Amino acid sequence: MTPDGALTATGIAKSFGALRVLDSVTISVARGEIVGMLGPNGAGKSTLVNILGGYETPDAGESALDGDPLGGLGPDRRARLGLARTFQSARLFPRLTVGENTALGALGVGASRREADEVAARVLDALGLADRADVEAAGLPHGLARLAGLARAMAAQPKYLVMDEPAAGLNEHEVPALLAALHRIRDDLGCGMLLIEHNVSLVGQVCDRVVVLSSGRVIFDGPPGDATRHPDVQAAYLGDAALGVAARRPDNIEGVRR
Ligand SMILES: Nc1ncnc2c1ncn2[C@@H]1O[C@H](COP(=O)(O)OP(=O)(O)OP(=O)(O)O)[C@@H](O)[C@H]1O
Repeated sequence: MTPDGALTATGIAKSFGALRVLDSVTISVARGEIVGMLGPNGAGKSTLVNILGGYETPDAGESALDGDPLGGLGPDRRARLGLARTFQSARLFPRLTVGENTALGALGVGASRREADEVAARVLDALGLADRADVEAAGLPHGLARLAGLARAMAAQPKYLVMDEPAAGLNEHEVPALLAALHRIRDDLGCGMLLIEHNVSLVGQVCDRVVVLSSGRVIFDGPPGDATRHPDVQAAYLGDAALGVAARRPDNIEGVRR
């Protein structure tokens, strides 16, 4: 897969009142690349992803998709340009079937009903969910609901997919299915992916590159294997541990100590 474009955020700054949450952050995700975003709690990860998705407006800086500026565009316009977003909860319509929820992803970017049904069938097949197509979303176990949320995002056939903690709440048996699905999506669509993830070992398994944010700044951008050895990353996570935050997220601190 030849990357022929990139999703970029350049010099992004954002404050909430007196709190400076992002301070001149620059990141990029190439087509076909899976980038993980790590960082202690409160580092600014969700805010950056919300800005990329058009859910928040930056105070300064620019985002662009394959060179097209995204400034001023809301989530729907960005989706039509090829930017899909998943959230920590799957946000499925509980009374619609998995197939109908998936088709909504395609309808949302302008597909006809027939096209949307065709795309949904292909996507569900690719993610191993074809046998659930007629099941009401309300009846899905958590892991399958997450996969169905990914299916809906994939049905929009995005150029870039931005995900907020896709593995949150999954058990050890569900995580491999998610990893396989992410690789499948990348291989099928050739899309770039940016995923916020606290689980360092999962980032190492799925990501080509990792960006670490701390206190609203990029403190590392490089191969996953090097991130946890970087002194700035170790210092950021130890500061987090000192506040007692990492204790709730054992993968954080295990990862940096390895
Ligand atoms: N809408 C808002 N209004 C005020 N403060 C906010 C708002 N959104 C986020 N913040 C604050 O901005 C800081 C960064 O939050 P953000 O959610 O981006 O961090 P994060 O790295 O995603 O953290 P976590 O890993 O805990 O989800 C936090 O101190 C948070 O309380």
